[in-house]
Amino acid sequence: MLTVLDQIIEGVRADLAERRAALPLDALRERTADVPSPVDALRRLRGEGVHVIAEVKRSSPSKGALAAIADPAALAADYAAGGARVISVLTEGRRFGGSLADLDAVRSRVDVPVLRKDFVVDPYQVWEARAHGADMVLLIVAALEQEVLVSLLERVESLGMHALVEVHDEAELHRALSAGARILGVNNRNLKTLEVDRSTFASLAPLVPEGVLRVAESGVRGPLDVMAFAEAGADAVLVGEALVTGASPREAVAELVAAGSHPAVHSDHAHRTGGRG
Ligand SMILES: O=C(O)c1ccccc1NCC(=O)[C@H](O)[C@H](O)COP(=O)(O)O
Repeated sequence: MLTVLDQIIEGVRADLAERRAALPLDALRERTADVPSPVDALRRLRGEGVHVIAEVKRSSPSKGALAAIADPAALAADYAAGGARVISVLTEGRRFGGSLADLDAVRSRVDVPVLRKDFVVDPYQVWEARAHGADMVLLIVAALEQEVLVSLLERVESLGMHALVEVHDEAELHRALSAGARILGVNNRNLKTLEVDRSTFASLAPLVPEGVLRVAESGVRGPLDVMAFAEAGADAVLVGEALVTGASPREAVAELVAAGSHPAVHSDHAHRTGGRG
């Protein structure tokens, strides 16, 4: 039986084939020549406290429709004004209602690093991310054979971008580290069952070596969750639903940023991370 992740990837591959037929790889690669160089997202995610990666997310397999988001650029600008360090843009269309046009719109409005959040299974999608101005690309270990993960990570970095390499269990964590991940995302959501277990991050964070950034993804409801993930060793949190469903995305981000820079987080974080900032 196909898992939710398998079903998503089936659709991604079909849509990818259509885009590649319309724009062959050689033509796509030429377009990257006119795109400004990436911002160093890794450097922006280091430093004191816990940073916020704010996501443009219209819908999802687990919750269905979340928010219309008629103007993703305006939402991203609100996120950045609230203190988000990175903007994550879901570009998968069938289940998340995203698109590369969303990535273009966000890129045109904000100066902070932009993450292409999709189900990347082919180098063509990495070239797409660069051609549309992304600074970071998500690589989901559960969706990739090891040699493909290694190859895609090399391609992301060869184009000057950084990869958020996402895991959900210890075996995937070791695969990510073996591939050379420098920004490690632990998704508290099981992408195959859609269950969210917020203890997932705390169980895996101690296994991440010094020098590799730790991102807690999914399940952040508010400031208390940010402080809990900070206590568990997070350098950043990635948040979608709680921000797009709130009355004021800018204020919601600012609340999470404040929690991540709380003095208790500051001192404890610096102590635990050996001032990795
Ligand atoms: O969000 C889902 O339902 C989902 C289902 C299957 C694969 C991926 C999915 N989400 C992608 C994400 O990882 C989240 O959008 C991101 O971590 C933010 O999570 P949240 O703050 O819980 O919206």
